[in-house]
Amino acid sequence: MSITISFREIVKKYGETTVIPELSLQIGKGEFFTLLGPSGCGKTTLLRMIAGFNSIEGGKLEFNDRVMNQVAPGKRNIGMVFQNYAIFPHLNVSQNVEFGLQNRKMEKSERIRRVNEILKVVQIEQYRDRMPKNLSGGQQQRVALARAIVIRPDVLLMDEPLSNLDAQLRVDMREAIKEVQREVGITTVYVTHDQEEAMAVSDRIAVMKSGVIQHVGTPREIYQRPANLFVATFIGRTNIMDGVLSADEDGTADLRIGGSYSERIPGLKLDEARGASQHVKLSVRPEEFVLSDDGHGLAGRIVSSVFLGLNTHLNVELENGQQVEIIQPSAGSNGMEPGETVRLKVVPHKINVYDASGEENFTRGTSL
Ligand SMILES: Nc1ncnc2c1ncn2[C@@H]1O[C@H](COP(=O)(O)OP(=O)(O)OP(=O)(O)O)[C@@H](O)[C@H]1O
Repeated sequence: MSITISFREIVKKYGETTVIPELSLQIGKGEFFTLLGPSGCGKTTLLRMIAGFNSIEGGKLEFNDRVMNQVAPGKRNIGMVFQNYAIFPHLNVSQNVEFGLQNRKMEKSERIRRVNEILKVVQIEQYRDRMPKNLSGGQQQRVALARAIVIRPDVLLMDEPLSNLDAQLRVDMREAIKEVQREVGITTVYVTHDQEEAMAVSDRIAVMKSGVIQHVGTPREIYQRPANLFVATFIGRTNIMDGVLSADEDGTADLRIGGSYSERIPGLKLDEARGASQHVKLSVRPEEFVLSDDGHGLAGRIVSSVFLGLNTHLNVELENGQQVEIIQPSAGSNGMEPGETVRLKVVPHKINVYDASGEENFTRGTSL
């Protein structure tokens, strides 16, 4: 059975140091939910709280409506997969997978049925009699995954499960993990510091910094409307620029970038408090610039141009000396050579506009 997980004003302290201050979060039934953030932000700490390996110093952790704070790890019905596969070297593949069922007083025939079923799901049936030392890293990780889900856990926890694998295998395995999770439908909490991996596998992602959740959303929401500048720069590549925001006669936001270029931001209305012109920070993704041919836009000079097949990556120096990174479809950027001057525009509805501190996204909620 799949469950919801709720953190209600959860606090984690190590001695006098608070590493998670009053965090609230709901993870839905059957959801693939990822905790993402830089090293030391508290991802593993939260995961260990779900598993019951960490004490909780304040607030409540609930599985459905049941408070779990004091429930022993062995009584939580959790499956876990970690970075070091932790499979038994002296047991073959099917024995490894069966191991978790042996403590569960289950008939041998039922155990074999379940093991066979799971080996099929993770696609390692053909290796059932092999010893772990004769398996590749990816195959070993499939065994670990099979062992975690064969017990039919309520929750599947994974902490950087792919970080020991080489780059291509990571990509293959993340697809496999996503498929298996979809098939078995277990509420899954996944920890990684790799934003691309998080985007590839997750239904929703929580981006964390210093024990505080910065943004919870789908991969698309987090990429397209990051809650603050930290999230904008942590997820994907972006250019941070200065701008001045003011209101038109009808209250629509007018954004000035550089001396003579401005755009109206559709859907962004400024109330009186915000209407006076103010300095803002902008996040513009490399693919959100448009090379303009009408003589308007930000003036710049191409510093470098790298043809990468489908796309061409340009570095352009603006008049104020800032260099911005631009990605254009190669088909439209023939002849863009270093030294050439260009005019750049931004796509007004795609740009993200933040207050000067970078904490508040004025464009959040406007349509894309
Ligand atoms: N047993 C402990 N005693 C004291 N402080 C700890 C302990 N475990 C973790 N911390 C601190 O808690 C904070 C969060 O650590 P945590 O391991 O959860 O981070 P993380 O986001 O998982 O990092 P990483 O990606 O490096 O694994 C860090 O500042 C860490 O130093």
